[in-house]
Amino acid sequence: MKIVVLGAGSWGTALAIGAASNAPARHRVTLWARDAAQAASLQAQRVNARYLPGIALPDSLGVRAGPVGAAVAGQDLVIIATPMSGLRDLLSQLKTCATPVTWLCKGFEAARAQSFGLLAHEVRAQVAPDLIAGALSGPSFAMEVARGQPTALVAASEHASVRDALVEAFHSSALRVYVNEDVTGVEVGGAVKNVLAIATGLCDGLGLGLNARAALITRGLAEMTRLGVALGARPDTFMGLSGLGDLVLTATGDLSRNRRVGLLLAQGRTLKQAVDSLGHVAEGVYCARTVVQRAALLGVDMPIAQGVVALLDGQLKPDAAVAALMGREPTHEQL
Ligand SMILES: NC(=O)c1ccc[n+]([C@@H]2O[C@H](COP(=O)([O-])OP(=O)(O)OC[C@H]3O[C@@H](n4cnc5c(N)ncnc54)[C@H](O)[C@@H]3O)[C@@H](O)[C@H]2O)c1
Ligand SMILES: O=P(O)(O)OC[C@H](O)CO
Repeated sequence: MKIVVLGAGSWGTALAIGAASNAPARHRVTLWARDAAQAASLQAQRVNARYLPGIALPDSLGVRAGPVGAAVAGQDLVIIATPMSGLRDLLSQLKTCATPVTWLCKGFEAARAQSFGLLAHEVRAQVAPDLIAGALSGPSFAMEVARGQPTALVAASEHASVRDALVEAFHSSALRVYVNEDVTGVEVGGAVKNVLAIATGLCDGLGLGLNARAALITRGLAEMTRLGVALGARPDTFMGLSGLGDLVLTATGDLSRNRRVGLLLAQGRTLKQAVDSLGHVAEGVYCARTVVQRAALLGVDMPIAQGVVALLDGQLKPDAAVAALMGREPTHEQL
């Protein structure tokens, strides 16, 4: 296959490396960067020093910049590898594209005038309704994928052609790709786990213990499921890779940028200090408020996500947020 990956951050670069080098397929892959200087540096050094240090780009991996239209021409699959903040712009440039398109971003878009924050497929419905598209998600740290360590992903789309293209593109000796038609469920899992990982990072940074972390993950899964079902998702999706799987990975794995934000806040850093020190996107910081707003509009209770928002907004200190969660009325465990 001919595959173009739009966005040369850590995840786009890792997946481009995987598709170009994993047996058996070894596809013809091009990594597109919006910045011509970054593309030139990738080409010259054959390593993405800022986003994926120490990992060589395979010789067969092409690198380019320039107009998006030229980059996607003649390709069999287009992968959008930007954060949520870049999705709308790229989708609008791709709206007449006949090739299957897939986004990797996990979050809700920031609220815009006259619209609350949207999931990726909702953005697509607004700006590129005719696109044949879907999402690729699941528990996957870029560095592990770039090193060829075994990873399982979920290809989610209502279009069989997109699901099939993603399996053909990425299913390999190192990547196992499952398919799912529940795009809403897969996207809600990928977005909400980032918010919950901030909470578990904070919990661990404060030394609250393993019992507390297990409770946060389990009750966080309940919150995620409630919101997803209210948005039309299937409940069983949240027991899969893009739900429970990605929540466990991100909430407990120190490679997670979202978890690191929580750990840094627990050390007394400000949110700005925490975000600046990452140098990479931590989507949970940007979508936590939207998660809570959309839950409120639907009458869905999300106390952990609300606590994260109160912390990020500086309305609560960590100990007060913990006290607020522990002080809630006793309730039934059912979702
Ligand atoms: N890194 C991971 O392990 C990982 C794994 C799975 C999913 N994701 C998700 O993938 C998305 C991208 O994450 P990342 O880790 O690659 O981020 P990153 O911070 O490492 O890199 C983001 C890249 O996108 C580029 N970019 C930003 N806005 C753009 C725009 N408008 N047009 C073109 N390029 C733009 C940046 O220049 C940068 O190269 C996020 O939503 C993240 O949640 C990341
Ligand atoms: O580093 P994070 O927190 O953005 O998480 C990366 C991936 O989404 C894990 O699946």
